[in-house]
Amino acid sequence: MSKRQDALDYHSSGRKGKIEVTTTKPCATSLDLSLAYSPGVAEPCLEIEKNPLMAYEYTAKGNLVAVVSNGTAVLGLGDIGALAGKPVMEGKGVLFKRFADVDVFDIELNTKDSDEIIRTVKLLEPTFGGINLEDIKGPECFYIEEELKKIMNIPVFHDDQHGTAIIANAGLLNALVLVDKKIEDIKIIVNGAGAAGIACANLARILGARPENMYLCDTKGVIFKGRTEGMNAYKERLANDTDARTLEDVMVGADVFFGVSAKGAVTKEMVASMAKDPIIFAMANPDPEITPDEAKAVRSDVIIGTGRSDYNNQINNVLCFPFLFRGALDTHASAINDEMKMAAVKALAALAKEDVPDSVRKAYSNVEIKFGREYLIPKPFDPRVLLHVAPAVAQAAMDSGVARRPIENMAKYLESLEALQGRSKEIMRGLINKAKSNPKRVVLPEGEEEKILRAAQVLIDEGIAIPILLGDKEEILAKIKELNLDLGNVQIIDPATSPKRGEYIDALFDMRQRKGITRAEGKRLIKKNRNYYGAMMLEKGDADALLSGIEHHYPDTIRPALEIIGKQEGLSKVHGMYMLVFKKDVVFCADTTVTIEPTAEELAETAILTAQKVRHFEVEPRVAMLSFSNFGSAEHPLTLKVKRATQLVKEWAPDLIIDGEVQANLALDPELMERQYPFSKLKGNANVLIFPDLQSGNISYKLLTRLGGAEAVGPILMGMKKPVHVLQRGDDVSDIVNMAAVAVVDAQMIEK
Ligand SMILES: NC(=O)C1=CN([C@@H]2O[C@H](COP(=O)(O)OP(=O)(O)OC[C@H]3O[C@@H](n4cnc5c(N)ncnc54)[C@H](OP(=O)(O)O)[C@@H]3O)[C@@H](O)[C@H]2O)C=CC1
Ligand SMILES: CC(=O)C(=O)O
Ligand SMILES: [Mg+2]
Repeated sequence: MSKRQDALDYHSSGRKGKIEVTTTKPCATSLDLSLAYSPGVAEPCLEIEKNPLMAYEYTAKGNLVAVVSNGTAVLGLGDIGALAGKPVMEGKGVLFKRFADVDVFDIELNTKDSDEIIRTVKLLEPTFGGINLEDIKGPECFYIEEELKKIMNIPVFHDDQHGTAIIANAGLLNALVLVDKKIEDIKIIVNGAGAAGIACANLARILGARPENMYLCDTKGVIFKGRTEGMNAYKERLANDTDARTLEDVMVGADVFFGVSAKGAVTKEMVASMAKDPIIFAMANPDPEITPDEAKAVRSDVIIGTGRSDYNNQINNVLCFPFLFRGALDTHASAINDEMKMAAVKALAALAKEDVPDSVRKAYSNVEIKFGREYLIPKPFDPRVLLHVAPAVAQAAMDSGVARRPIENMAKYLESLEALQGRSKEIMRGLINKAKSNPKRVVLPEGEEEKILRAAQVLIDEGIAIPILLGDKEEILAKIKELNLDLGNVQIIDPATSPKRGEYIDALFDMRQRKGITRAEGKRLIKKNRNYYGAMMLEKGDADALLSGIEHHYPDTIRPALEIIGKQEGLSKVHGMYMLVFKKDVVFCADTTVTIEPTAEELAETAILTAQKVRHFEVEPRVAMLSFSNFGSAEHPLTLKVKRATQLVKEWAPDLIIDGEVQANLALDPELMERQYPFSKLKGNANVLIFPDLQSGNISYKLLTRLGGAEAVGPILMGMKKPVHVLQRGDDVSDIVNMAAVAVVDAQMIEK
C-alpha cells in the first residue's frame, strides 16, 4: 500500500479523525447524574462565580489548551484553509496528549481577518488554560499573538514562532559545541521570514548571534536595508546592510542554515559553498529545503537536521510545545515569557548530552543514540523530555513572577510528572524513594556488561544503591570509559585475585563438602563463577543484596544463591512473583516462576509472602485465590486444593484481605462479587492474584503482557534468606534499576 494510502487509512479507519472526548467522572447511576448535572453542578458554578480561580479546581480549564488556526500556513503546504488544516490541528492535540497529558480542543477559524481572530480567541478565555496558535502565517501571526498576549490572562503561544525557535536554537547550541564554533562568530542564514523564520532569528540574536552576521531571505531573496518589495516591520528589524541579493550569494561561507521556507529551496551547490562543518536545519514540512542524503553527497562534514521523524536530528516543535505548556499549566502561569522559553532551550540542549535510556533506544529500533552529529537533540519519544523541560519551565515561570500557583515541592512535582507517564513509574518511584532513604550494597556479578554499568550509573546518581561490580578490573574500567560514564570510586572486585577468595573457598567447602563439592571444585567456583562469589559476599555480609542474570540462564544464576544463601527458615520453598502494570491498574501475580505443582500449604505460603512483598510497594494487598470455581461451585480435587489453601491463609494471616477459590473475572469485578457473594472478604477488586499452579500463573502473566499491554516488573523472588534477584535476559537498564530498588528495600526489611 502506498504511503499516501496508509496516511489516509490511518485517519479514516474506525472512529473518524484522531481525537474524541472522554469523561473523567462516573455517570452510571441517578446519584452520579444529580452530581454531574442538575442539581449538584450548581455548587461548583456558584464557587466559581465567587472566585474565578476556582475554575481551575472544579473544571477542566487548567489542563485544556485551544489549538487555534485559520489554516493560512499549514506546515509548508501554505494557505490551504481552516478546514483543510484540521488534521494538523487534531495532530497537535494528539501530541499534546501523548507527550504531556494536556487536553486539547482544536479550533479552526474560517477567517483571515486578524482582528476577528483576536476577538474570537479572547472570547474563548473562560474555557481554556492556554492558547496555542498554530499555522497562522506571518506577518499577521505576530500582530495576533502580540495583541492576544496584551488582553488575555492565560498563556498565548504561537507554536510555529517560538516552538520552532526553541528547538532550532537548542540544536544550534549543541551543534556548535561539536564543531567548536562560537555563536558570536558564525554566519547564519535564515531562509523564510514568516512566523518561524523571524522567531528563529530573534532567538539566535538573544543567544549571542550578531545581527551583522545574520541574513534573512524570503521569496524575493535577501532582506536588505532599504528593500521595499514584500517587506513588513518584522523583516525590517532584521534587515542586513548588505549588497548580497540572493540566497546563493549569502550561502557562500555560511556556518549555519535555518530553513523554514519550502521544499527544495536549497541546492547542492549552495551547500558546497558553505564554511567548514556546515550546520543545516532544513525544517520545512513535510519536505525539507534539502534532504540529508543530498547534503551529505556534497559535504561529508555537514551536520544536518530536518523537521521529519524519518531522519536523524528531528528539529521539530513537537519537542517543545507539549512540555512547555505542561510547565505553564502546572503553575497556572498567566503568560509564557522569554525566561520560560530560554529555560526550555537550555533544558533540551542539556538533556541531549546525557546518557540515553534503553527504552528510548528500543523506541528507535535499538540504534545507538549518543550525543554527536547524528543526535543533537533528544528524541520526542524520550520520556525524560517531559521530566526535564516541564520543571525547568515551571521554575522559570515562578522565578519570573508569572506563576499564579507556585510549585512548592519540585521533587513531588517531578514524581507527579512521572505518574503521568504511567502507574508503574508512580509505584516504582515510591519503592525507589524507600530505597534511597537507606541505600544498600548490591553486588552485580556481571560487572562488565554495558546495561549493568549504565544501571550502576543510575543507582549511584540517584542514590538508590551502592553497586559493587564483579569482573576484570581493567576491562570494567575500559568499558566505563568507552561508555562515557562516571561511576566515581565504585568498588570493583575481581574474584580471581580478591584477597577474600581464600576465606570464601573455605566457607563454600564447609557448606557443600557433604553435597559433592571438593575443595578444588570450590576453588574453581569461587574464582571463576561470579554468581558463587557474589552469593558468598552476601552470605558473609560483604554485600547486602545480589542481582544477576542479564547474561545467564535462570538456573545458573539461582543455583549458587540457593546453595549458599538458601531459603528462609520455616518456608517450604522460594516463590516468584511479577508486578504487572496497566495504564490504570497494577496487579501482582504469583507464583509465576518457581513451583510447578504446589500443595495447598505451598500455595498458602505463596499468598502470604506475596502480600508481604506487595506492602513494600506501599500497596495494601487484596488477595484472590484463583481457580475455575467460585466458592464451591465446581467440586474437583484442583478446586478443593485452592479452597484449602485459602482456609490456611485465613488461619495463618487472619488480618489479610483474601478470599477464594474464585474465578478471575469475579476477583476483578467488585460489583458482581457484592451482588452474588456478599459474604466474601474480598471487597474491591483483587490486586494480588494467586494462581493454582505454575502453568496457569506463567501463561496468564505472559498473556497479560502480550495481549493486555501490561508492563512486567520481575521476577521478584520471595523467601530467600537474603535478598537475591534474578534478572532476565533482555532486561533494560530501567528493569535492572527497578530490581536493584526491590533488592535494597528487601535488605532494609531484613535489617529491621
Ligand atoms: N520543523 C518545525 O518544527 C517547523 C517547520 N516549519 C516550516 O517552516 C515553513 C514556514 O512556516 P511558517 O513560518 O509558519 O510560514 P509563514 O507563511 O509564516 O512563512 C513562510 C515564509 O517562507 C518564505 N518562503 C516561502 N517559500 C520560500 C522559498 N522558496 N524561498 C524562500 N523563502 C520562502 C515566505 O516568503 P515571503 O515572506 O516572501 O512570502 C515567508 O517568509 C513551513 O514549511 C513549515 O512547515 C514551521 C514551523 C515549525
Ligand atoms: C511543525 C510545524 O508546526 C509546522 O511545520 O508547521
Ligand atoms: Mg505549525
